[in-house]
Amino acid sequence: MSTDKMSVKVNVDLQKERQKCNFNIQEVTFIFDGGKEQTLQRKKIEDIALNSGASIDSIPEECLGLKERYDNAVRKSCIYSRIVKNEILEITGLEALGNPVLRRTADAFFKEISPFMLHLGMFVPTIIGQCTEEQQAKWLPRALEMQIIGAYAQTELGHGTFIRGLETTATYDPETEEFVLHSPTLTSYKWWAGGLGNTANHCIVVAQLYTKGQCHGTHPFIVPIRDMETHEPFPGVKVGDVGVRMGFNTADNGFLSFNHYRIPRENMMMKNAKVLKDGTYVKVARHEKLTYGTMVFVRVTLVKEAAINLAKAATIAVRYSAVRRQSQPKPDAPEPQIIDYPTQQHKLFICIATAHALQITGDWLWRTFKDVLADMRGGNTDSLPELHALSSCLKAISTSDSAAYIEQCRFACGGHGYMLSSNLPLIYSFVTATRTYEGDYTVLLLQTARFLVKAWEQVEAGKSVTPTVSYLTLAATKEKVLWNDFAEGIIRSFQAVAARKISACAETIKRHMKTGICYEDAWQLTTVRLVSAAESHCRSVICQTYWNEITRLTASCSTNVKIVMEQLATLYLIYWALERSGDLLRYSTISEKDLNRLQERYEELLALIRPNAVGLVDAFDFRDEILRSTLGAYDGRVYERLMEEALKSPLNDGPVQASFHKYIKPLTKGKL
Ligand SMILES: CCCCCCCCCC/C=C\CCCCCC(=O)SCCNC(=O)CCNC(=O)[C@H](O)C(C)(C)COP(=O)(O)OP(=O)(O)OC[C@H]1O[C@@H](n2cnc3c(N)ncnc32)[C@H](O)[C@@H]1OP(=O)(O)O
Ligand SMILES: Cc1cc2nc3c(=O)[nH]c(=O)nc-3n(C[C@H](O)[C@H](O)[C@H](O)COP(=O)(O)OP(=O)(O)OC[C@H]3O[C@@H](n4cnc5c(N)ncnc54)[C@H](O)[C@@H]3O)c2cc1C
Repeated sequence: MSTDKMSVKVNVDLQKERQKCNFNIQEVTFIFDGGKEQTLQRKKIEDIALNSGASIDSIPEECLGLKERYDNAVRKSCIYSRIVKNEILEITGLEALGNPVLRRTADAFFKEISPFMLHLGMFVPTIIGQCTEEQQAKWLPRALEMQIIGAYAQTELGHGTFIRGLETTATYDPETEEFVLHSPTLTSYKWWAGGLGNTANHCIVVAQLYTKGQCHGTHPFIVPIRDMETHEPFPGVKVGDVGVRMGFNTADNGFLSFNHYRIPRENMMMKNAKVLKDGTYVKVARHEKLTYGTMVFVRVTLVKEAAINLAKAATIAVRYSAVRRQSQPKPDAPEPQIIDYPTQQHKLFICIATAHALQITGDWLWRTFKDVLADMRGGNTDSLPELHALSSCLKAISTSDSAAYIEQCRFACGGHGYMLSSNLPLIYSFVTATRTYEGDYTVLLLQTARFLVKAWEQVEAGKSVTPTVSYLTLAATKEKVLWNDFAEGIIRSFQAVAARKISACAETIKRHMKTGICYEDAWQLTTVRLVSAAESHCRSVICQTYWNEITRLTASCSTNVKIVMEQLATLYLIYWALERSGDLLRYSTISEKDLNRLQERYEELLALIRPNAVGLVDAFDFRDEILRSTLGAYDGRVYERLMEEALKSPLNDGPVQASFHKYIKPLTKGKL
C-alpha cells in the first residue's frame, strides 16, 4: 500500500467494502502485473517518478488554454524524460518500450498525452527494428539520451490505411548521394504524427523510394526537420499542428511536407533494404512486410494499453458505486449503494473481468511476439503471418471492447461521470482513438480474415495449419458441436462458431466467383461476414487464453484467490456466450434451456463477486496520482473532491465575470 493510502480518512462505505473482501489483494495484484517481481519493479518506478511531486498541477490541466496546456505538457515531459532516462531505463532496460509501466506512470504527469510519447513509443522502436547495427549505433544513444526528439510520420492527409498508396517520394540522387524528399500534392502532406507539430526535431518519414527511375515501394527514412539550436524548420520543410482534436490535445499531432528536401543516403533505414552509392536497390529482408514491423510491435503493446485503461475506469466506477447511494427500492429502507443494484453489477463486473482477460492475453501476445522476433533473427519468418493475424485482431477487439466498457463505466457514474475531473471522459477520448490509430478496427479484422480464409483452404486441402487456427481441423467435420456449459465447452463452441463462419465465408466467395466475378469483388461482397468471422476467431482466442492462463497462474495461489479469479473468468465466458447466443444457437447444440441456465449462473456470479468488487479494483493498485479522479480516489471522498475541483475552475475566480459588464449588462439595459 502506498503512503497516501495509509494516512487518509476513508469513506465509511468503502471501509466496510474492504472489510468484506475475502481474498488476498496482493496476490491478485501480482497476477495482474504478471508476477511479484513485476509488481515490485512497477512500485519502485512509481516511487521514483512520483515522489518528486513534479507531476502536480496547481490549476487542473483541463482548465488551461490550448497553448498553456501544450506548454505545461512539454515542461512535464522534460521532467519525466529525465527521470526515465536517468533512473527508469536503468531498471527496466529497453524492455520498458513494450511494458505499459512507463505509460501507467506517465499518467500521473499527463491527464492527456505527452508530446514525447511517440518518441519512445515509435521513434525509438523503429530505430531498433529498421536500422542496421551501424545506424543504430549512430541514432539510438542520441534518441535515448533525448539529444534528438523524434516522431513517426507515415499517415498522409489522403491515406492512412492504404500504405502502398502513400504519395511522399524519396528519390535517390547518385551525384550527391542523397535522397530528395518531396510532397507532390496536398494529399501527400504527412498528417497526424504525434509529437511532430511543434516538438520533434527529427522524424521517421515513410516514403515511396525511387532509384534509377524505378519505384520500390514505401521505405522509412530518418529526417532532421528542425535546426538543433533555433528549432526553426529547415528550408524545404513545412511543419505545424493539425488542429484541435477530440483528445490528444497535448500530444502535438502534426503535419509535414517537403519541397525537394535533401537528406544523406545513410538516412534511409537500411536493415531490410539498401540503396548502394550508385543507386542500386538491394533487398535484404526475407519477408516483404518487415518494413511494417513497428506497427506490429505497437499493435502488440496496445492490447495491454487497453487493459490498463479499462482497469483504471473500472476502479473509478466501482469505488464510486460503493460510495454513491440512490433511490429507495424498498419503502422505509435506507437508500442502497448503487453497486447493490444487479444492473450496476452487470455494467461493472464485466469491465473488471475484461481488464484481466486483456492483460493476460496481452502478456501472452507479448511472449509470442518475442518468440517470433527470435525466430526472425535466426532468419525464419514462417510465423510472421500468424503474428500479423493475431496482433491485428487482438488490437482491434481489445481497443474496441476497452473503449466501449470505459464509456459504460462513465454511464455507471451518472452525471458526475461526465465531469472531466472524474477522468473518465479523458480516458475514453484516449482509448477510443486506439480503435482507429495503428490500423482501423475493420481494416485489421479484414487482415485477420485473409489469414483465416487461407488457413481454411489449407485445412480443406488436408494440410497442417499453425497453432492458433488448429481448431479449424477439428471443426472441419461440419458436425454441430455438442453443447456443455463448462468453460471448455464454451470455448469449444466459440471455436466451432468461428470455424463455421470462416468456412461459410470461403464458400460464399466461391459462390460469387461462380457467377463470373473476380476474387477481389467476391471478397468485397463477403466482407461483412469476414469481419464477423474474424471477431469470433479473436473472441475464441481471448476466451481460451484467459481461461488456460488464469488456471495456470492461480495454481499456486491461496484458495479464495483461485475462487474469485475463476468466478471472474467464468463470468467473462458466460457473458460472451449470452451476448453471442444467436451464433451458438446457429452453430452448436445449445438449447433455450441451456441459455436459461447460463443466465441464472451469470446472475449468481454477479452476486458472488459483489462482496469482493472493491477488493478486486483495489488489486489493480492504481495510486491516486495515476488515477487522477475525483470519483475514484482510494479514500472515497467523492463529494469533497468534486467541490474542491469545482472551486479550482477559473470561472470561480470571482463572483462576477467580466462578460457581465461587457455584454449581459448592456443587453439587460437595452444598450446592446
Ligand atoms: C512518455 C511516455 C512513454 C510511453 C512509452 C510507450 C507507449 C506505447 C503506447 C502507445 C504507442 C504509440 C501510440 C501510437 C500512435 C499512433 C501511431 C500510428 O497510427 S502510426 C500509423 C499506423 N498506420 C497503420 O496502422 C496503417 C494500417 N494499414 C496497414 O497496416 C496496411 O496498409 C494494411 C495491412 C491494411 C494493408 O497493407 P498492404 O501492403 O496493402 O497489404 P495487403 O493487404 O495487400 O496484404 C499483402 C500481404 O501482406 C501481409 N501483411 C500486411 N501487413 C503485414 C504486417 N504488418 N506484417 C506481416 N504481414 C503483413 C498480408 O497479410 C498479406 O499477406 P498474404 O499472405 O498475401 O495474404
Ligand atoms: C490520435 C491519433 C494519433 C495518430 N498518430 C499517428 C502517428 O503518430 N503517425 C502516423 O503516421 N499516423 C498517426 N495516426 C493516423 C492513424 O494511423 C490513421 O488515422 C489510421 O491508420 C486510420 O487511417 P485513416 O485515417 O486513413 O482512415 P481511413 O482508412 O480513411 O478509414 C475511414 C473508414 O474507411 C474504412 N476503410 C478504409 N479502408 C478500408 C478497406 N480496405 N476495407 C473496408 N473499410 C475500409 C475504415 O474502416 C473506416 O471506417 C493517428 C491517428 C489518430 C486518430
